[in-house]
Amino acid sequence: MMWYRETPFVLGGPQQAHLKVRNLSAGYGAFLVLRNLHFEVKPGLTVILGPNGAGKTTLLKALMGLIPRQGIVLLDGDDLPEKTHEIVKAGVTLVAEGRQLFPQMTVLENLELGGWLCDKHERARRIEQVLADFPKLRERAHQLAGTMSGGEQQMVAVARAMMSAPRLLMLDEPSLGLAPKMVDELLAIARRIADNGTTVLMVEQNVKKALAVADRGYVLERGALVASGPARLLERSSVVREAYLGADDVDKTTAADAVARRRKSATV
Ligand SMILES: Nc1ncnc2c1ncn2[C@@H]1O[C@H](COP(=O)(O)OP(=O)(O)OP(=O)(O)O)[C@@H](O)[C@H]1O
Repeated sequence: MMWYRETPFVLGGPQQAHLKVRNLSAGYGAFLVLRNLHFEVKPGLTVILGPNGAGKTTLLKALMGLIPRQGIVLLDGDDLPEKTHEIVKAGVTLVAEGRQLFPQMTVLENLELGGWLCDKHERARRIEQVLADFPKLRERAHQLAGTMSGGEQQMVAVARAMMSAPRLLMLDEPSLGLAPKMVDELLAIARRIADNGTTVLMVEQNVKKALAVADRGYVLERGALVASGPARLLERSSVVREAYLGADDVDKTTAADAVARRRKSATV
């Protein structure tokens, strides 16, 4: 059985979010990580690539209101609120790195928490929809989340995020630490979610696989965007080819490998 049902799913909606970002700066206290970023997240699937420490997680945290930000962020033309719960209400949800499930709670209980903003009836309706969209989770509904495999937990984390019926879903390295088959399933799910009407912004280290499912991409290095464009063109661009896709086995190439290689070649 697939993790995600074949027929179109119900959550998400026809109203796809469009995010416009101008002069975004963010960091930790006096340590500025992101400096004056300009980018756009259009309906579909956008991926942000970049090496460890480039600021990818910081970028998602800033958009989610988890750290202060400066600059202009417009969601469908309106200012994105600054407080996290208002950002969720505006239709934006983040699946953080490390999934952050409640391990001592069941799958069902974790899903219920994803619907904290809606009333009991709406929550029950969304649970039904999510379980229809992720049929394998129905079988696991009463399993403690902490007893599931990493890949299964990531599915729960994505399903829980869908409980808020987001218009913009942000995923922070969803494939981290997963077996190749599970990586393929997860990226296919991200693609399906985008196809079904929820805009997706995804940070990924798995460059080749991420570009294969994405519509557009950006490359972030040391807090600055150094390349952008349609995924197909980005894959062929010299920045990405030289930095990220130069290894013998490109499927295994991660941004970390790429930077190590880049540094090595820079010192030769
Ligand atoms: N809570 C924090 N306090 C201070 N500095 C931080 C904090 N979190 C991250 N940083 C720093 O901000 C920079 C960017 O980190 P960030 O986690 O955004 O990078 P990343 O591109 O997501 O990398 P990774 O792929 O390793 O997750 C790094 O130099 C990191 O050390």
